[in-house]
Amino acid sequence: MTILVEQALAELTPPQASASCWNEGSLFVLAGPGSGKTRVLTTRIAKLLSDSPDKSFRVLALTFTNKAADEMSARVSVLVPDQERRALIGTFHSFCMQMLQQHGSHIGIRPDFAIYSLDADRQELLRDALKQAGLGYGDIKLLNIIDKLKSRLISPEESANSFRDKEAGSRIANSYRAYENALLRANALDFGSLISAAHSLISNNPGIATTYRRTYKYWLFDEFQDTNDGQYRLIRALAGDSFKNIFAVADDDQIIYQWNGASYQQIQRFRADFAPQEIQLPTNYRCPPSIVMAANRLVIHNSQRTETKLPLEAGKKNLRYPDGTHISLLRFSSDTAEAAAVARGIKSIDKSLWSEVVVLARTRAMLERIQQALSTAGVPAAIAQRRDDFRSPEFLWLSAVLRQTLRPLDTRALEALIGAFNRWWGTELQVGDIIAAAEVSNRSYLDEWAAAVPPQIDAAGLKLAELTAKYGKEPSRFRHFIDAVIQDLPTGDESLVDLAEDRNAWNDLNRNISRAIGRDAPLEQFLQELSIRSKEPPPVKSMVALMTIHAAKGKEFDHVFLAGMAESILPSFHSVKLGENSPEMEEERRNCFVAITRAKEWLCLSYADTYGNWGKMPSRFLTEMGFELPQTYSD
Ligand SMILES: Nc1ncnc2c1ncn2[C@@H]1O[C@H](COP(=O)(O)OP(=O)(O)OP(=O)(O)O)[C@@H](O)[C@H]1O
Repeated sequence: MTILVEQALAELTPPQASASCWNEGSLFVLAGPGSGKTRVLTTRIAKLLSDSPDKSFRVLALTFTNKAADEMSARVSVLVPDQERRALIGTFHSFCMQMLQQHGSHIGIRPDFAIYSLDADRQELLRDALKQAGLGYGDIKLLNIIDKLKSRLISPEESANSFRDKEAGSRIANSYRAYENALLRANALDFGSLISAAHSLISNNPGIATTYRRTYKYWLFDEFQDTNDGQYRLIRALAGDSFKNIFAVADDDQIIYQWNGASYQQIQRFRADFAPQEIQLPTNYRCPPSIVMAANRLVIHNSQRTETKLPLEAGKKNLRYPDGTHISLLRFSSDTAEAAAVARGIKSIDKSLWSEVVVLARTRAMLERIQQALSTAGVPAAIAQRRDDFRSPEFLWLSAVLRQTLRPLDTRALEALIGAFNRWWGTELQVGDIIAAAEVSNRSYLDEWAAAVPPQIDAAGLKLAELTAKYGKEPSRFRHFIDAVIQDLPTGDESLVDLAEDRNAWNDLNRNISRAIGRDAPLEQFLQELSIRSKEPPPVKSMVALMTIHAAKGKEFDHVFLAGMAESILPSFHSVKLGENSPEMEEERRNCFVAITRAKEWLCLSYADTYGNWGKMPSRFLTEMGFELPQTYSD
């Protein structure tokens, strides 16, 4: 073992260390919030690799967000710099993407497949597919239904039987089939089909699963509670009947993706299928004791959890604030008063600490109201949210040109390219004209577009057209093209907010993609990685973050404001309607549990008597956590 790994192990507590030193066989680590799951996982990966420097086996570690995977990989590369290449650390989707790049041809998927990550593109594909198949397009929710079916690995052929209404079932099955055929014709996959295609590949080619088991001797899963049915069945199919070296870390009190198929059942299935040993990590090193106590009181009201689960223990030392001051509960007369007070509260915190402050709420609408109040108070704040695409015409154009370079006949990429360029340079080029001209001249769409850029536009715009014509025929030199474009983009103009954000996002993406696939990877792989990653810029210092609870999962902040602690908000209207004993109410309770356990130093809970002029009762979770409700307003 190297000194760095020894040091990392020495920093762990005995239960954390015994999880990290786990060797063969399956282990289930049931760990509460702030219990050091990330440290345990990264130390275990590093230890497995550093203990076997002359071995060739690899380690597979999957988590749910690219950000978490990037952080884990960065940490592993510090601990075992010369062994890092033996670890595949990624998301379920990136792992399946790599599997399909290598073996997809067995099921008719070429390795340069496109990934449709934008709903707008998928809707368009669906609409075209239905038109071609002579099917009507009436149901706006059709894509959602298809996604749900795919997440349960239900094929178009099997799907009709999933509906009680036979006529609706057969209509949906036909539409689903048309959509899948259209994806196949375009050699494209959407997020759902990354998992379902990987599952079908493994199921139909058991030899591939055997190769994976031989190559990847140890598998680790972070946030295992978030796996849905399809993902679990993929793991099951990959493991076969004999593979047991699975190390799953989970918290059944942090399942907040029930709507996406995550469920306590997946944990139970894992226990039944792999008979793992279990280790619990109940000590919370993140939150002050009063928050830990509130979290314990809250979550015992749920029944869908491990019966023998130990309550959280407070393990944090060095608290910044004195005992009895770590939680505030405030009541307001209206949502407007609540938003204004949150903004005032944040303004009173030293500016240098704003990047350590977060405002959490159950809904985006509430965050928007508070963002408005913060802006009125002169506090810069941004709502953190996954971005499926860039926002500036510059980066929209760049990524569309890259797609067009790889797929010269892709009309969707051409539309995006022309739309972005027109917006950027004020030109009025038309997609139809370029396609028509290309049909006559036999030149590529890219060449035709570059030739059509009017000579009277700014010299910088013409230079882009020239660069495009030059590099468009050479996908292998795409890195040169990117560098040439980016170095000429304007900098320092504060009015170009989208461009500045996209540039930051691009730098981050470029670094992380290069780390994941190397700088020499071909354009198709670069674009696949780009498609599955969020284009959200990294957080800016001195800015307050606003997040939905879902977006805050896995994160921690010094100061947490949790607004909207009212019935029909948290818990949601839907769960209140379904009642106290519904799974939906349990999920809402877990949402509240996740939210409060993000706080490292201080938690401010608030509610108002009215939201949008509707009277609301204080959230039942406040009483469950043991708080006395304030009799007066803090307006
Ligand atoms: N043994 C330890 N001693 C002191 N601090 C620790 C220890 N282990 C973890 N921590 C700290 O506790 C905090 C939580 O750790 P981490 O982010 O790994 O939690 P987590 O288990 O992934 O939580 P969550 O489920 O909420 O995402 C971090 O600030 C980390 O540095």
